[in-house]
Amino acid sequence: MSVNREAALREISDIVLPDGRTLGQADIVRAFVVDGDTIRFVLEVADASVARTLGPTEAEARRRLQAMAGVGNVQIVMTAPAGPAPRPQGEPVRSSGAAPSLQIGRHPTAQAGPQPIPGIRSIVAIGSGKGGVGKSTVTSNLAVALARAGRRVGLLDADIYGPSQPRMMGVSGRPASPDGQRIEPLHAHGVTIMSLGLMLKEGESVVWRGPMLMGAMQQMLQQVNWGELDVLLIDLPPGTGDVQLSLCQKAAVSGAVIVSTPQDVALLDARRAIDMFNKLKTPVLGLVENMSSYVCPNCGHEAHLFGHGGVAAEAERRDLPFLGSLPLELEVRLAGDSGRPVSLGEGPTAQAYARLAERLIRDGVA
Ligand SMILES: Nc1ncnc2c1ncn2[C@@H]1O[C@H](COP(=O)(O)OP(=O)(O)OP(=O)(O)O)[C@@H](O)[C@H]1O
Repeated sequence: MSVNREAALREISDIVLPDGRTLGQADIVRAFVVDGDTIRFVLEVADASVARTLGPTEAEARRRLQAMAGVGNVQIVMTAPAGPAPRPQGEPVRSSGAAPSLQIGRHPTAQAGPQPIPGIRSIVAIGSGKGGVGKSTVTSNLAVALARAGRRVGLLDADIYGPSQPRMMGVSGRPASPDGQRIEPLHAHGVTIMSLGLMLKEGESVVWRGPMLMGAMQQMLQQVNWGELDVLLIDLPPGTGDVQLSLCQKAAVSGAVIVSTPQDVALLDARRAIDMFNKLKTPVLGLVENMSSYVCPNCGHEAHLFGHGGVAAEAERRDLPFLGSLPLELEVRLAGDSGRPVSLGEGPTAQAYARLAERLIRDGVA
């Protein structure tokens, strides 16, 4: 029997905090998720000193939830809003090609809350409800378009189940870690790049769940020498799983961009992704429609293979910004496969990406 989320929330809402209020009154429980026999949530507090006083509250919540029928595991993370960004640590260093001695995918270390990453002004997650809608393609092209617009851009490929950024951005080789502590990112087309895929051994399949995944995300965010960036784009795995949760708990994410194709089924999944970010209290910056129309390279006829305008209509329904449509074009796939994103060129698709980049810059998130 699966655990009822509302019943579980009720179970802890009258726990009394050191300041005399109950958990329910203080309204500090965030991202409360029941996943099989596991319950995960975040306790959001004003700062690290308050977090330290909440040890008994956390222990009592854990005790009560574990006493409920059907609950096996309770994961509680305390977070405090990130303070002002610390001073930048200087320019990123190029990879020397030496093999890192780091072990990726360790258990997470204790952390008070979403940590600022030194030198990174803004973090934008790129998500989708389902796979194959072009999320990774949009992320790589947007990264290049932002770099062409003069922004200092990082790209973290967190799509652990199918990391494709190394191929799309044309980078390979294991990133170096000369001191075994810090990881040197790679660089291409003006973008600083790191992919979990680059840290895995050839042919290694990933079966991380929960804590190991959280540890790996923490390492990618905090142990990579990102240098000074205006924006770090994060290519998420499709769907609504542990990586999304870890990211929003570990890093101060400015917002999420959702990529969808216009078909109804894709839109259904996109809605789930929007709901998940809402639950995680991560602002949804807007929706992008990929594979919006097809322009025949021979006759110039424009066809709407998957329908058209569905994503814009959905954005309007949800009162979210519609950030733009991107055409289905053979060149986009060929460019992605060759490691030179199409937004490096001058054609209509490159212009569409330049507009998307301008929009994010204008909105102050890139
Ligand atoms: N606008 C487009 N025109 C033509 N091909 C495209 C376009 N967008 C994406 N593709 C192609 O579709 C395929 C899937 O794209 P991509 O890998 O970016 O999707 P994804 O949503 O990141 O999928 P997953 O999360 O499953 O990896 C790729 O071969 C890519 O080149």
